[in-house]
Amino acid sequence: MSAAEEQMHQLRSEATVFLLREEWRDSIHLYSQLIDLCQARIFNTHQDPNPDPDHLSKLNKSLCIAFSNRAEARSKLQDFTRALQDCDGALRIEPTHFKTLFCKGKILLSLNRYLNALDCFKAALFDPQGNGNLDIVNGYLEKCKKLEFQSRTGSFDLSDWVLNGFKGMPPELAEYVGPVVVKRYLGGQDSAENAQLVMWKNFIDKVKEAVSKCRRTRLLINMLSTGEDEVELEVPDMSIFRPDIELNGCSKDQELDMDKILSILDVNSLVEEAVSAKVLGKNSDFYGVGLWILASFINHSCNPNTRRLHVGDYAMVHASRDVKAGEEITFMYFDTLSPFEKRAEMSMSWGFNCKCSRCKFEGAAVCPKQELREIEIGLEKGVDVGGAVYRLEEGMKRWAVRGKGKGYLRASYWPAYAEVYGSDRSMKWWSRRIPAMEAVVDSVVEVVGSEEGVVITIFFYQLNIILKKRL
Ligand SMILES: C[S@@+](CC[C@H](N)C(=O)[O-])C[C@H]1O[C@@H](n2cnc3c(N)ncnc32)[C@H](O)[C@@H]1O
Repeated sequence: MSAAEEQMHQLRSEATVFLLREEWRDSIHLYSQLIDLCQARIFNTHQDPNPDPDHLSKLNKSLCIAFSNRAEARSKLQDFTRALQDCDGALRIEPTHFKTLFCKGKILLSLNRYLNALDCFKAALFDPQGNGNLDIVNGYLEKCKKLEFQSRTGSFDLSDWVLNGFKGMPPELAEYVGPVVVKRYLGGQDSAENAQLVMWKNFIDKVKEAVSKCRRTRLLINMLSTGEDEVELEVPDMSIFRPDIELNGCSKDQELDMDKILSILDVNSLVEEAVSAKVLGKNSDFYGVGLWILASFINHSCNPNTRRLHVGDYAMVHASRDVKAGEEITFMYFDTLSPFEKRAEMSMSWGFNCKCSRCKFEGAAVCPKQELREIEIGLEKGVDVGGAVYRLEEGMKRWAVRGKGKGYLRASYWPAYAEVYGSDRSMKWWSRRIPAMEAVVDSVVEVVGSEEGVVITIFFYQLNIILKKRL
């Protein structure tokens, strides 16, 4: 081996080691030396009146690989312009060089040059080396086609991701420059959303009709809150809701304007959700909206004492825990088995800032927010729920949380408790360190009443015990 060949061999192996170690800068440095050397030797060979074709071909092959590898290293450092120049250097020598075409395709894709990338991936498939990588190249080809279509038409369909609750990675989108048409997608599950809009419109029309036809309805609806200046509103006498009571003497006998009706419906309409429908044995897709005037006077509380159940056209409000004489009747507008911050968000989306006793307690400085937040973050990240429950229980001892306060916090983190009590594995490890389920359930029920989320956990817990005894 000549000295020049020796040097090339040395450079090639060292550069490859750097490339494999992903030490991009060092590998670029050595490949640059190798490229210079190759080019000088090719130049010299061309000066030879009788060049050795084998020798020339070997040199060209080395040069092509060196360009290709330097392109890869440069692309990793996002130096796309020079990486593309290297790709072109390699492809001038070997126009179907698989590795280079693949690398160039990926660079062009990163630069949103979908059609050019598509050409590279298509050409790469013709190289015999591409055979072992067919699936990967085809994957890129499909991606390019999809993105190219989006970039040309501006047509983005996010429905799968949205309907999946924004879970997982967001879909990859193309760069689109141009006007767009936003259309409602009718079909699949989206038609359910459309059906809800139609349902809401029908509902408004019905209320309008009822208000225009019936003076009594008009008077009663007029008493409802629009969400503003509530302190000014009078608390009506219960007797006015009795169907047999004449409302002649009422002073608010005025026409309602549509804007006010819409505000009232916005604040007071109740949605008949799957929970109540399931209780009635209907299928879980059932969904309805309505205005129940008397129930509309009931405020929300995260420490509610009643539950709402829909039976046909009726909304039944029944006690979900003991109610003291004179205690305000409340039910929940949203899920109360969630942490304070989450509930604050839900309350804000309802257009108010919840002032219930539980929110006041949890919003006060008694429980260090940072520590609770850490527990929440841990739970979101999937830490051992038993550990999170244990941390909360120990925290409550340190913060001197007693009585109802314990129920408030346990209700806020109930899903974690439910998971521990529902798992034999967790209970084996944690049962001696956390309170017994019965005590926790009692304190939570005292706060949120017989809430489905709690009842279901108790049911399965008891069922598990019965089944174990039988085995
Ligand atoms: C369906 S109305 C309830 C009855 C209303 N408070 C009234 O006097 O007619 C809903 C409105 O009551 C108020 N509200 C209900 N629960 C609340 C709570 N926990 N904290 C603060 N405001 C509440 C909000 O203004 C909300 O928009």
